[in-house]
Amino acid sequence: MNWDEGSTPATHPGDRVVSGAADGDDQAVEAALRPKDLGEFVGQERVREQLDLVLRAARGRGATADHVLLSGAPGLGKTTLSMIIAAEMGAPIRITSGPAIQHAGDLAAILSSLTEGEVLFLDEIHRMSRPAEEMLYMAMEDFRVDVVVGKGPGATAIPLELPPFTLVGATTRAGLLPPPLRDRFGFTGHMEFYSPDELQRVINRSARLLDVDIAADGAAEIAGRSRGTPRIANRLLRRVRDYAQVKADGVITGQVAAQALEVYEVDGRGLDRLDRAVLTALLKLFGGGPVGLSTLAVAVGEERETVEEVAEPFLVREGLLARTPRGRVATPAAWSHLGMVPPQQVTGGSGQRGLFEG
Ligand SMILES: Nc1ncnc2c1ncn2[C@@H]1O[C@H](COP(=O)(O)OP(=O)(O)OP(=O)(O)O)[C@@H](O)[C@H]1O
Repeated sequence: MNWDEGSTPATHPGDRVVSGAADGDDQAVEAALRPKDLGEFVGQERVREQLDLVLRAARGRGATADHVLLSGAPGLGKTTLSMIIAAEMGAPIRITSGPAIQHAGDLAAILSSLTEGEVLFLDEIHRMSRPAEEMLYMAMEDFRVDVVVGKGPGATAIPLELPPFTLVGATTRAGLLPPPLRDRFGFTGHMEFYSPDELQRVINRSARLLDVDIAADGAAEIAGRSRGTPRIANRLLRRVRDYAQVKADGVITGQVAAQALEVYEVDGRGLDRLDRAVLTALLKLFGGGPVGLSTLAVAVGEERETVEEVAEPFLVREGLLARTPRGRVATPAAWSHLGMVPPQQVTGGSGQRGLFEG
């Protein structure tokens, strides 16, 4: 995630119960809920199957596994999978992230302290500095780095041999990686959003581990509102558990889950207050659009970036909003989701359309 870059949105995604990004509360519980091996890891069949082959083959040869690149939205299980890779290889794991490596020296220090076969998990690999990235090329390919000592004309590069290691890189956007870096990964797994059935399995598994009593319709209700993301599913489960404990008899039924998530303003499709505010403004104030992003942002009292980066991706993915060259447009599904009827289309003239572009 790159929320610490550029302007700070008024609504920080970490504040939202439906954000894919981890908050402090998540981190404490997530360790306990992480699947420990590939068998326990729900969904992502293709990535799991391919990775299983890569790891088995490496184990069979007694070799270190190839470097692995995992791409996908926050909260889909990239960190979890990297830990599973280490566990399946019987290797230790070192965890760091692109933003933490600003100088090539930072990376050299980490690489030179790796032990043979160790897994290095580099989260947000697309945010590494350029010099560090270039050092990584050589480390990945030749298990060697050149450490530069001194400055100016007297500087000398001292080659340093590294033990074979497995780099697991994670990125939310594989397209942002320079091709020379992408090409050095032996295996690339693209993590998809989870189906409601898969999320239901994640929720049931977490409920068991947290000792929470949950009915099948309770798990289904939470799954349907979890935006295809296990981290959100686990977070909603915890919020619903609180509600069930305080307002009901502790058992999460479909009805209890629906009531609880209404309190947290997460609707039946997983939209929260911000998502609905954007859609409502688009429909009520601008007749469904097209309307410019800046105008829409002012109408909901949020920063442009917040609307564009926090609310819109999910609305677009859900087929509720379209980004067009003329501005943002609501789809028929948006009208029906908010229980509203679109105005009569104006035919034969410019009508209302385009009035609000900005
Ligand atoms: N396939 C899965 N099966 C069961 N639980 C999962 C699965 N994927 C993720 N989870 C749960 O979701 C939580 C978030 O997963 P994880 O931290 O691995 O996501 P991530 O993709 O690395 O996110 P980020 O990019 O924000 O670091 C974990 O606690 C884990 O328990």
